[in-house]
Amino acid sequence: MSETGYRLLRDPRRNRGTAFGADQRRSLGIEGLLPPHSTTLSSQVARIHGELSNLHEDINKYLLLSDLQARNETLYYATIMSDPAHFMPLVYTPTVGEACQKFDHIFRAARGLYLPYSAKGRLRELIGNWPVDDVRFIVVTDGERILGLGDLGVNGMGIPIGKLALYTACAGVPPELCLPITLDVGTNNPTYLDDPLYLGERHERVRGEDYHDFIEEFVTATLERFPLACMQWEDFANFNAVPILAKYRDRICTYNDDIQGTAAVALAGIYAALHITGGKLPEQKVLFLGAGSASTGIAGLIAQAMTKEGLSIEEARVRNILFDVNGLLTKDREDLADFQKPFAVDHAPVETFVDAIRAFRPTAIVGVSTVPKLFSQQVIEAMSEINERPIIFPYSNPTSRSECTAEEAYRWSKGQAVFASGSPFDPVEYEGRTFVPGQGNNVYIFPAMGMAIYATQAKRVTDDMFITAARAIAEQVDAASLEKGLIYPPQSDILEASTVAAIKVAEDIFDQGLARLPKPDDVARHIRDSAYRPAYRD
Ligand SMILES: O=C([O-])CC(=O)C(=O)O
Ligand SMILES: [Mg+2]
Repeated sequence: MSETGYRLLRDPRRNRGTAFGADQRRSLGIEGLLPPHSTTLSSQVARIHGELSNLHEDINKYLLLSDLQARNETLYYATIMSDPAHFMPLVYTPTVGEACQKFDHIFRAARGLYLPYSAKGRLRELIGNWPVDDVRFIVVTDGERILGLGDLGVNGMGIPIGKLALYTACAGVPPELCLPITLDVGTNNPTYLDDPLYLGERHERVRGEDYHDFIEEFVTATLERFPLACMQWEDFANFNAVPILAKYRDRICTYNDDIQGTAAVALAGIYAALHITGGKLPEQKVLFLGAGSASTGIAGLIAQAMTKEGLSIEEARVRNILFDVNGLLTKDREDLADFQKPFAVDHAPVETFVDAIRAFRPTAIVGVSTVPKLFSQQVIEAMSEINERPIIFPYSNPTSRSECTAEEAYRWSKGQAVFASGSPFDPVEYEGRTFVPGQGNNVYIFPAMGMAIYATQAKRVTDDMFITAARAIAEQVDAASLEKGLIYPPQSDILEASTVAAIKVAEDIFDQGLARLPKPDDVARHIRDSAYRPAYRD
């Protein structure tokens, strides 16, 4: 077969489909390979909207978009960015959760890197197979705690793919610099081990020293090939997520989105909620349901932010307390993991979450338990007795794991709750008012963080950067949104909200000497000029 422009049509980065003009078709040798009429990017976007409107199941919309991403990347991003509020739930939570659960049954095409444990000792070789030399952003999972869905093994790959799509769509990190990776260290999910269609290695999860040696080989080999890359850890089990972050955070450019991104989005939610409740940050008391790494991450960051407003760290810590299946995290409990111990308090044992609310009198409750329905009517009513405007954040994902629905929170609090959830809920009508629930999801943080890191070539990622991002997001919530109960910027504006946050974080990175690039005169201009835009380029 002689070489023609045909291959262009099979390269998602360069393909324009029917938007190749007549002259281009002639000069590139693709004349005759497409129907003759040339279209524009905007009419291609309209065609995709039309096709999607004929599909009724979200998972089928997900698949259509995923096929589009594999065919024409520009059109994929132009489509998502044409209406982010509509498309985010399709390429991200909740639909991505279902896509992961079915990943092996609906598998389409290669995307990203799979590094199996059986390749231990040869990871450098596998990483060498990635076709792009300049990688700046890596999202990596080992699939053990996918959203609130648990151990999905290699099927978890949908998450790094979906997160990276949002780094681009919500903040402009160039997609060609991004790399999704799944470390396949086995799975303890018996359904997958027995399923002939499962695509991962069939053994139990590797643990202990063998596991951490594998992570070390992965980090070393990856940074050897991609020295400017930031490594973002996603959806690892707590007992691995916490030590991995501790081990690498001062050594390389890295962060954990579930711990630090979620913490920052919660802090942003609290900052914005105070505009409604009228309180001050150091006066808040936050009770967490769940004591995993998301929980300790949020509690730790709020405490740190409180110290910036005058409290000592000890004073701040006891204003952020945790409750899990075994009750309140108290100092006399013997079942606590090392990462939980700093959050244990001196307190008599408390059995139920409602009792904990009565004893501790929190201004806010945050659900990070992955167990639906735990913010019961009793819980919401107890919060409403104590607070005129109780702050209620059921943050577990996807929607099926949310601790309560938006409708329940507004109804049980008689319209007084200041509400945000991890996965999206539709607006709620209550007694003639319309409430717009915010999505307290780390999507308000990680794309901005990624853009700031990429545009500064940051050497490290610090907690202060997350506090800066949280402030920047909260500052952008306007009075009209607060009026409707919305405490995050509207999702339709997420690109601008993330860009503003990225500018603030980038300023921090430059000023703290953490950038590998010299500080430009106009940081805002630099961020905006570095951002990807979905357009066909010559
Ligand atoms: O992916 C999301 O929607 C948020 C997140 O990181 C998680 O729940 O693990
Ligand atoms: Mg996650």
